[in-house]
Amino acid sequence: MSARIPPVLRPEHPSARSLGQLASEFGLEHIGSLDGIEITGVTLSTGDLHPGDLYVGMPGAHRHGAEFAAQAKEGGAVALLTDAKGAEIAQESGLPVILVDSPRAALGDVSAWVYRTTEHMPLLFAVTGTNGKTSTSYLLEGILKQMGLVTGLSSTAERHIGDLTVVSRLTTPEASEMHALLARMRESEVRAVAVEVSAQALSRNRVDGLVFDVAGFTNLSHDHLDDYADMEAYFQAKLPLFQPDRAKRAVISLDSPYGQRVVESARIPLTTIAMTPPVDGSAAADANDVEWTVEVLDERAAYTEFRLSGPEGRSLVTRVPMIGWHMAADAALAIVMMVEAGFELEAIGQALDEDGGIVAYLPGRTERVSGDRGPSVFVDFGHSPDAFLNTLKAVRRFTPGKVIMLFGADGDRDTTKRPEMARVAAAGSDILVITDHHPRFEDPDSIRKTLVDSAREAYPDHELYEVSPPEAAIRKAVELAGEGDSILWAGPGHQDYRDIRGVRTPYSAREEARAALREAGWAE
Ligand SMILES: CC(=O)N[C@H]1[C@@H](OP(=O)(O)OP(=O)(O)OC[C@H]2O[C@@H](n3ccc(=O)[nH]c3=O)[C@H](O)[C@@H]2O)O[C@H](CO)[C@@H](O)[C@@H]1O[C@H](C)C(=O)N[C@@H](C)C(=O)N[C@H](CCC(=O)O)C(=O)O
Ligand SMILES: Nc1ncnc2c1ncn2[C@@H]1O[C@H](COP(=O)(O)OP(=O)(O)OP(=O)(O)O)[C@@H](O)[C@H]1O
Repeated sequence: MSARIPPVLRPEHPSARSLGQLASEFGLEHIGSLDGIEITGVTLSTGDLHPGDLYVGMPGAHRHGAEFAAQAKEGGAVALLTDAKGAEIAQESGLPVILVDSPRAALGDVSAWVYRTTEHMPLLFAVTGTNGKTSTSYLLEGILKQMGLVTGLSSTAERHIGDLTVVSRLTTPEASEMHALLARMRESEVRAVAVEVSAQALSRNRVDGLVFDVAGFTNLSHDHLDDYADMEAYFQAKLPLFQPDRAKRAVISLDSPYGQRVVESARIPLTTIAMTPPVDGSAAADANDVEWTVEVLDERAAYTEFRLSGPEGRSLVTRVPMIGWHMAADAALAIVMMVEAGFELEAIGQALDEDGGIVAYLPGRTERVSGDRGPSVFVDFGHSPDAFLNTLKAVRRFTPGKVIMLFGADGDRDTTKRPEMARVAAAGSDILVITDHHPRFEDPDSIRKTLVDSAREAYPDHELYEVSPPEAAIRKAVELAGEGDSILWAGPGHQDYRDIRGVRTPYSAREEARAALREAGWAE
């Protein structure tokens, strides 16, 4: 059995637009007559095709999309937009062709035109950075709701339109999907949208055709070096979000050393935010003026209380229902992004006070899945050394006993971060249980070996178990744990499948952890 691929959300009442008008407005060449052809949608995948669509055939890592033009026609596509090579490949399909140099580069503006997403749009917030995009986006959504707005969300975990939720495929959807989603949100009278923007999305034109009202930067640390040659290339990929064609204003966190460089390269009005006292090695430690500061006042198992202080003596004290300073940082970033969008800090403070703090549920983000008895078990989506460092610290604060860290590493993704993940995991835990995550097409034994060897090399005496598969590993971790201990299971977070040789095998770490606790007699 394989897990279901989630659907793409589209407007329910799309308006038809003339293909000839599209070609003339964009000044595009075409092959075959466009007379009388009307389009109601756009897609780059036959899997998501609707009758009346413009099918975009783009060169991919494996195939040229134009190879699927005949299939697209069968499914009801009325025309093909592609490059010269694609036009040649699709000659036999019988579809009229619109020619562009780069289908990927054209997709955003074409989708915006088809779905009219340049008109009457909700407030658009973008969040980027290595860690904290999902958390900040959910927190933004939560606070906007507390302010009484109908909201939308596009995140790694889920897409939300008001109360409607669908599971996500990519962190940031392809541009055609993004514009369809926003058009659907507009139909549902959504007033503000929080969008997670990955580096890959910026490199692959997925947010083209959009200008965000406010863009937020969380931090940058080691990740994604399978996609980018080095940290500098990864960093550079984030910068286009902070230029006038992508965002009107920005809020930049100086909690990582890269924050200051984002400030220096941004060409839009911006403000800065940082923890006080500054995080070790952060840009804030050297900065002369940080406009907004965040101070943790109280840390409890159920919440983190913080003070946000800004220019002109403005300040607010509130709680975020998550553990760790980094959650206060994400929540404060969300609040300042709202202030930059025109909300009054005082009004935000009042709305939050009425509810006793921020109300938000973050699926699989240091999510406590255990009950009142037995060890605390947290399932987290962290898969980078920096995320491990911060979540382990947060879990340690509430753990009188041992901290047991259970994790694996992604196959076919940045292999260079694995040794550091293992070292950080060993440094912050009392016991390590190393297991599998998404092996994809890699050998899971060899992924585990790198993790085990790296942890052993750095900490030869650390208590360490290698257990595969993860279903057995969580049971081992529970067996090792007692009352007062904590288990942090990092990696799977909210996900409901494992990718094993390209097949999405249904699996939920949260459910497995609950089952393991039940079997051990710690839960009903
Ligand atoms: C490496 C990468 O970015 N791949 C993306 C790419 O796939 P591809 O180039 O392999 O596509 P392909 O198989 O060669 O096919 C070429 C074209 O033919 C189309 N096609 C193909 C087969 C078919 O039957 N019908 C059909 O229409 C495909 O939709 C595609 O447009 O084009 C696909 C269609 O849009 C994307 O879904 C796919 O993202 C994959 C799933 C992916 O995992 N991307 C990762 C790297 C990613 O973007 N991650 C970021 C970061 C997450 C984070 O922060 O951790 C994200 O934003 O999610
Ligand atoms: N501001 C922060 N600084 C450092 N770590 C953080 C911060 N916010 C969240 N984290 C940790 O980073 C991990 C990922 O969190 P989250 O899912 O919010 O980030 P993300 O940027 O969406 O990640 P991804 O790109 O993988 O989707 C979790 O372990 C979380 O606890």
